[in-house]
Amino acid sequence: MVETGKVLEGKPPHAPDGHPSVTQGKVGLLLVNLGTPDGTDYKSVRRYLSEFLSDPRIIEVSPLIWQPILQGPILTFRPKKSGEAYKKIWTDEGSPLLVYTKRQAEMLNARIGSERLVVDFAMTYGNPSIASKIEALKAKGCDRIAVVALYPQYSATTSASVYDRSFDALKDMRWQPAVRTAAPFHDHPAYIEALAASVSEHIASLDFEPERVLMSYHGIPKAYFEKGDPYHCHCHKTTRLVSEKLGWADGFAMTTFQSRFGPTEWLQPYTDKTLEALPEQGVKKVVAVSPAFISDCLETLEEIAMEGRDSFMEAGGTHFSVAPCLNDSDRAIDLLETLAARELAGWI
Ligand SMILES: C=CC1=C(C)c2cc3[nH]c(cc4nc(cc5[nH]c(cc1n2)c(C)c5CCC(=O)O)C(CCC(=O)O)=C4C)c(C)c3C=C
Ligand SMILES: [Fe+2]
Ligand SMILES: [Fe+2]
Repeated sequence: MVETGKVLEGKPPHAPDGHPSVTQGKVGLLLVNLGTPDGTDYKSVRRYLSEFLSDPRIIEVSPLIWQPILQGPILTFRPKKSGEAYKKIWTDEGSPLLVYTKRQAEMLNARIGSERLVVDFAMTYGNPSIASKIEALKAKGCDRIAVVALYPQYSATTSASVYDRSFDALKDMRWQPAVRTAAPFHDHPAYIEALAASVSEHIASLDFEPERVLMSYHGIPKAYFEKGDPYHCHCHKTTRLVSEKLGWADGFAMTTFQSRFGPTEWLQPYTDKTLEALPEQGVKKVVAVSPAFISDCLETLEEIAMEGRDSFMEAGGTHFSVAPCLNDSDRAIDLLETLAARELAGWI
């Protein structure tokens, strides 16, 4: 029989004097996305990039070799360039990635939260950190916590870094909560359904018929794929399932990879090179979709919707539109509710 649990707050009944006050019996659901700088200024971006790019899951080079390069040329020049890019997408409420992730957690909590279940969010890098939110959930009485990385496709660079940091946070705790990690959802019917519906709705709203849909995923170094990271296959499966769902002809949707970093080869074909080449091949009307991102962020709003558009139009494209991510739509919250049910099974 499934244990239902009981919320207990304060001194347990029949406990001897001096027994510490305890709060227990609740379940936490922690939604985690990548993270973003606290501001667009040089210092904030530098602090964020330093934490992000020091993660051995992101850069698989010995720190003895990598740290001098990172702390030297990269963190001298990149924060200014990235800060300028962040300025173009920043909102009154802050970074879009943070704003949407916070709203997703609040909306999901309003829908499924209860005296027993608390939904919250954290960021892998920057604020609010995973450790601070695991501590906060524990303090609220959550002795079981399901951590859900908000990446549909699994990659060691992203999903594993979320779970590494979650387990790191437990190291200093005397009374650890039970912690669960979540399976990827690149092929989950609820995700495919939500993505397909949002893309087809976007296409129907346009005043042109796209000749191709570019499914542009964040890239990873090719070497990580060769060492066994399943991300590439997960991306291709998402594209195939969405194409099948929408009855698209073979080749109408293309899988490409964006956001290269550093001099090594990354997964191909590259989004930027593809956008530059398509007009010459006679493809002048394109819709871009970002299936690796649940929420709009720097990579969708600046790299694709601004930089990508400019290079496509300069190369001879005539029509270009970007489908928004699921963000804080009802579809996003429906999807999160389905994923929460899957990950909390047996606990709630
Ligand atoms: C080696 C470097 C990087 C790897 C590997 C990588 C993988 C990866 N990243 C995302 C999602 C996001 N990345 C974002 C920004 C971003 N990514 C890198 C580098 C790597 N990412 C950098 C240096 C940056 C910062 C911006 C910049 O300086 O260009 C973001 C946006 C964050 C925001 O604040 O909006 C997201 C989201 C995935 C899914 C992924 C591998 C699958
Ligand atoms: Fe990235
Ligand atoms: Fe980028």
